[in-house]
This record gives sequence, structure tokens and C-alpha cells, in this order.
Amino acid sequence: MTLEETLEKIHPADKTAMEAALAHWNNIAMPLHSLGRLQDTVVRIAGMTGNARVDLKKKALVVMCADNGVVEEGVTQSGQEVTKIVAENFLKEKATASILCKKAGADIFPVDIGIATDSTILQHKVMYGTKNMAKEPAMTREQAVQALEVGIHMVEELKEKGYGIIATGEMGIGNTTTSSAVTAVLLEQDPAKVTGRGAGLSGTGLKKKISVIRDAIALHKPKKEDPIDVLAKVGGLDIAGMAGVFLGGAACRIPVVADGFISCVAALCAIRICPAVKDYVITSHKSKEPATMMILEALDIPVFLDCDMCLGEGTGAVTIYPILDMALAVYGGMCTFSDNQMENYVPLV
Ligand SMILES: O=C(O)c1ccc[n+]([C@@H]2O[C@H](COP(=O)([O-])O)[C@@H](O)[C@H]2O)c1
Ligand SMILES: Cc1cc2nc[nH]c2cc1C
Repeated sequence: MTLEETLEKIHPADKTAMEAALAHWNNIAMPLHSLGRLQDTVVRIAGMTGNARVDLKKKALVVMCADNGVVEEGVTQSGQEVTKIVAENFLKEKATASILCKKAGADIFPVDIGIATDSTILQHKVMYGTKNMAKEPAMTREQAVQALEVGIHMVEELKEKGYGIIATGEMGIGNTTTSSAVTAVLLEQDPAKVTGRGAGLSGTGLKKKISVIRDAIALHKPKKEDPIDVLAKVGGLDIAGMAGVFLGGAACRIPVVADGFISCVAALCAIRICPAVKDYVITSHKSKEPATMMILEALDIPVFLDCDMCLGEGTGAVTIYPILDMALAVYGGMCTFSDNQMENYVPLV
């Protein structure tokens, strides 16, 4: 599907299915809402899929892997070559996200959407790394749209293969710089407030990172009301690819799980492109990267975990899969008040 076709297919969640799911929870033999957000999320998933019989079927993690030209400016502690090394490790079970996926019973799909060199993973390369936004726009508008469509295409393929939920992850040295730049524009914040140390940057490095972001925004003047313009000028291919996964999930009625900072920025972009996407986003954890909380507040979707994780790759998103499985085991398998001859116990609704 093209971006345009995708946007036409996105509608708000199904309220009738949500009401049926809520009614089922309220009949389960336990005090009302005693599984809290676990219950709310199952109700939301019913609304996403349009079916109160919630079955996640197969679980996936899509990891968008890309390089960022801005690393030339010294905004990161790590060498650019790390992107490709980790990206290729995902399929060898030598990366953290692949080990977590194995444990959670999920399949991992690393995608080369813009690694700076050739790689052996699934090829959807839009370009060999973005341009250095300190000097020129990171990419053209056409390339940003192409990256969004890679994400949409991944969702269509996974739906076809029987996946019922998709987690988003990324691997890309320098992507906390692009994420902070996009956040600064979309949330109208000073770059100093939304920029952190990424994968471990020194004090002087952080100052440089903030000034590079500030100057790039001043140079390109991305339009806050046009998220695709923001992605193209100061964003990254991984962020755009994940934003495409959020858009595709909403169009295909598949829940999409947000991970840490970079993935939450992608969710924010997708929701700014099409507000109804929000109904299809599940947030997983509050990354240690400082701007994440601001984005989560702007998204206004509660998160499950707050445990100072900040690895990316989709690690936080995959960590909530076993929690969702547990919630669904109760939702689908727990006895009801009527089973227990507890009809006289009328839960307060
Ligand atoms: O997900 C997060 O919240 C997160 C926070 C900080 C760093 N990361 C990961 O670290 C890499 C980017 O860090 P940096 O310092 O090179 O911009 C990238 O591969 C991300 O997956 C991820
Ligand atoms: C080794 C390494 C692994 C990562 N995974 C996500 N970001 C990363 C950054 C580094 C440096």
C-alpha cells in the first residue's frame, strides 16, 4: 500500500468490541479492574482488531536498522560500523533483542532500511545512510515517504504470515540525535531539554550534540505541522520506517508496540500524520533517555514498565509480550462469577 492508501484505511478503534471485552472482564471472578492496565490493554486490543476474542497469534519484532550522516559531527560515543555489526547479529542470536524474542516466543525481523554499507539482512535500503543534517537535509521528502512505505509494507507482509502483534525496534548509531531533533520540533521544546546522552556520551559531547541539533533546526526550518518535512530534514530512515509500521498497523488493524525513545518518536510522528493511529499504539516502557517522558505525556497512553532501560532494538517492547500473554491467559481461561455460583456478587461497574 502507498502512504496515501494507508491513510485512507485508518479508522478509530471498534467501540463495540471494546465494550464486549470490558463486559467479559467484569464477569471474571475477581474484584473489578484488579488487573489494572493489563485489562485495559486487552480491551484496547479488542478495539484494534475489532474482535472481543483476543488472540495475538504469532508475535513479531521489526527492527529498522539505519545510519545517520550527522555522526560526522561527533554526536555519539560509538563508531558508525556498530550499526551493521549489531544488525547482522540479530539473526545470529548475538544481539540482546534476539535473545529476548526467543524467550518471549516472538520472531525478529531486522530490516536494512539505510545502513551505510552493504549488509546481509532483509534489504529495503532507501539510501546508504542519511546525509549530515548539520550541512544539508537528512533526506528528500520522497525518501522519507519511501521509508514510511517500507514500514507499511512490513506490516502487510507480517499480517499475511499470520502475525497478530508487532513490536517496533531500531538499531542506528546517532539516532538519539535525530530523535531529539524531531522531538524538539514536534513538541516545540528547546533542544537542551530533549537531548540526552544516548548510548553513553561525555559531558562535552552532550553540549556539542545540543548545538548541532539547534543549528540544524535553524538551518532547515522544518515545519512542525508537517511531520514528513520534519522526518526528511532532521529525522532518520529508522524513525520513518517505524512510523510506517505504526501507520500500517492502524490500517491493517494490528496492535503495534512502541519501545524506547526512538520508537516513541516514531509513534509521535505517525500520530501527528494521522491522529487515529493512537488507538493502535501500545506503549511498553519509559526509557531512561530524558525526552521519552515528554513524548509519553504527549501521546497520553499509559506504559507498563519503568525500569531505566535505554537499549533500544525493541528490547522494552518485547519485554511486555510475556505480560500480555499472562493477561490473555486470564481473559481467555479464567472462570466467571456464574461458573462459581457467585451470581449474588454483583460487581460495581
Ligand atoms: O531506546 C532508547 O530509549 C535508546 C536510548 C539510547 C540509546 N539507544 C540505542 O543507542 C543507539 C543510539 O545512540 P547514540 O548515542 O549513538 O545516538 C541506537 O542504536 C539505539 O538503539 C536507545
Ligand atoms: C554495542 C551496542 C549495541 C546497541 N544496541 C542498540 N544500540 C546499541 C549501541 C551499541 C554501542
